[in-house]
Amino acid sequence: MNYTVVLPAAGSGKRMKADKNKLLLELFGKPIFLYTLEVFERDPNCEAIWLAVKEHERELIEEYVKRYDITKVKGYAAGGTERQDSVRACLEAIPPCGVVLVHDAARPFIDHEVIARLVEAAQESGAAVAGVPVKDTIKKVENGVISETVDRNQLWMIQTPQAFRYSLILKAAQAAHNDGFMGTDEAMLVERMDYPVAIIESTYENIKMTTPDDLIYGRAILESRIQEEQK
Ligand SMILES: Nc1ccn([C@@H]2O[C@H](COP(=O)(O)OP(=O)(O)OP(=O)(O)O)[C@@H](O)[C@H]2O)c(=O)n1
Ligand SMILES: C[C@](O)(CO)[C@H](O)COP(=O)(O)O
Repeated sequence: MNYTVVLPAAGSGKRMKADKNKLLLELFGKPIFLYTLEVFERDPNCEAIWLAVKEHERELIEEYVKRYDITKVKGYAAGGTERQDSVRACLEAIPPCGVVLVHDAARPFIDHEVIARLVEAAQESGAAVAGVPVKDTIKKVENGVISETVDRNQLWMIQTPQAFRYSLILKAAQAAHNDGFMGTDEAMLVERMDYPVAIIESTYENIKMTTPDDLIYGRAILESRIQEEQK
């Protein structure tokens, strides 16, 4: 099943504490977001890539897209104040399609096998997200004191990609905007419509490059993949 991918790439990267958009920081000489773009460029089921970018970064990003020969980038939308706004801008810009994936440009280590299972699940049920089971004990804290230990057997760390039937996620994104509802992922916008969202087990390598320590983990992931390829 073919799909279109929307990549929100218009954030400020505050938690990365860098002097520029964290997506432009390089791992082994290549900007983070190019690793993400290359995953979808190399996926035969990906028909089109759309990016939400800050206007003042668009020309630079277009130059990178050209230099790295990312041929599937079909368009750009102006990023918004919040991630949700950036995603909605892309959803409203892309031509109608069957299945659309929303994936953080800040998650460069997603793999094709997870994407394929996600797209298939979204084709069948209309909505599916990637995630991994929680590994740590999770507790609620109130006023600096533990108030509850949560049963982690039912807890997952939700990632992107998040895959949807296009008509469903467009309706959900526009309804949330009209209602002034702000979620932290697209699944929330569908959940609030009482629509079931499937979970697809992803990998723990699919980290979001958020804080400076993630650069360390990212380099280690790339090094392990290079060693694997050399075997
Ligand atoms: N207004 C925004 C905010 C975020 N993003 C994108 O959404 C993804 C996930 O967001 P996050 O990791 O939170 O990025 P930032 O918002 O840049 O990080 P921070 O919260 O540390 O500023 C990133 O690829 C980011 O570029 C976006 O397109 N538009
Ligand atoms: C969408 C997401 O990546 C799922 O885990 C996450 O909610 C994004 O959060 P952020 O604070 O906008 O990075």
